[in-house]
Amino acid sequence: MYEIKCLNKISEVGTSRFDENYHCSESVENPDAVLVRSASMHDMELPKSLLAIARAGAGVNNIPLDKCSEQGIVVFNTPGANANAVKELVLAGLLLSSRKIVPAIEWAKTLKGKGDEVGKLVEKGKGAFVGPEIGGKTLGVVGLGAIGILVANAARSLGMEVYGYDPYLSVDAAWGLSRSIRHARTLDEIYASCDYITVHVPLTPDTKGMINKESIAKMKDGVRLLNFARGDLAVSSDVISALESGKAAAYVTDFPSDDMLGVDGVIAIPHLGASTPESEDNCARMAAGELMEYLQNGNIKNSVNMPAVSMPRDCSSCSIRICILHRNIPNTISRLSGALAESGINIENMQSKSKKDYAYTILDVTGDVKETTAEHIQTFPEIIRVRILR
Ligand SMILES: NC(=O)c1ccc[n+]([C@@H]2O[C@H](COP(=O)([O-])OP(=O)(O)OC[C@H]3O[C@@H](n4cnc5c(N)ncnc54)[C@H](O)[C@@H]3O)[C@@H](O)[C@H]2O)c1
Ligand SMILES: O=C(O)CC[C@@H](O)C(=O)O
Repeated sequence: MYEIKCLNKISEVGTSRFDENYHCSESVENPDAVLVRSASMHDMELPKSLLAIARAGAGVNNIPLDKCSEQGIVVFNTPGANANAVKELVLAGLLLSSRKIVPAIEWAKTLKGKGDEVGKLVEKGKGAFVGPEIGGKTLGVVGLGAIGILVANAARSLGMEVYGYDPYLSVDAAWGLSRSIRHARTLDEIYASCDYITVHVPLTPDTKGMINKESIAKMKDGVRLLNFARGDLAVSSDVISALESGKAAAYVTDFPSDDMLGVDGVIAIPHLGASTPESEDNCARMAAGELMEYLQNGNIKNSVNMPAVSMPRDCSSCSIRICILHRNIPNTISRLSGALAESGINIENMQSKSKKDYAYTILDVTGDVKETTAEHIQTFPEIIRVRILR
């Protein structure tokens, strides 16, 4: 029985994929795997039993990736599964940042009780809420991954002039991008050209605080900023100063912080980007599938810390699979095959791939594989974790 611990509420569309071989609950003590959304795992004790973590979502900054890699815990995410939900909210954000919709709605509520006067008061007061159209304006999209591409293409169809910036753009992503999106080669080009700037990059040491005093100074006066990626991409005191001085006209964020709340020009949304039934279902379905495939077959797809390695389990003569997470250093495969040969075990099929400092090898074998074989391999310093699947 595989034990799955859920750290957040996960859509049943995902958890119902677990069959009778799985037990999934919040209270599991020694989990084989964890399913998580945004709960922070940084201060959590990671039990020895833990083989994998699946993040039902895109961002993995709530998971201690280095610690997981060192302990042989494979971390998955669900690329693209919530991208449409975020795109739709970003489009709403563009309009919210332009048309003063939030303060206007708040003001309209104050007219309650004015009876027949309401119509006249509306016409008299609405002049305070004039805001520009987005059609014909320039939008800079920073990060052209699953979300950035959808935002760029949709904004283009709404009549915006769109600049995209992503120095690590994947070939697949490039195929999905409308040809009418302008390629910005530097962030400075985005800052200098764009009336609206939206960020869709992961939070990493490189991107942390990228919206700051210096970058804002390079932006157009009255720039409208949208952050549906992570709060720490922006230095909030610098954003607040920019709003106060009029340098920035609006900051729409899906990640409110205490100092931002109530500041004029801040439109704070309570992390609703992925909060649609469709996206919650998509993420949960994909995350559960990734865990099952890894736990049962050792196959890795969509991991953020380990290489993608998959082999079908169609070898009729070799029902035993040995899965080895190891360091990416010379001679490891040769040591592994030597140790197996010494025990009379033959490798029928194998796949091995590396990702930065780590590598993963799957071996379908014939012979008498004893637990002591795994224990012996596990003593090699370059080996992180060995599993035998029968
Ligand atoms: N608000 C929400 O609910 C919500 C939902 C999903 C994702 N997110 C956030 O949005 C981020 C993006 O999500 P995604 O699904 O598009 O991820 P993704 O991995 O598909 O795309 C990220 C893109 O950013 C690019 N990138 C990385 N560093 C960059 C840099 N320094 N400059 C420019 N581009 C850079 C990458 O090349 C990649 O194309 C996530 O990491 C997450 O933090 C938020
Ligand atoms: O789970 C959520 O609601 C948000 C997920 C989102 O922040 C992500 O990075 O995918």
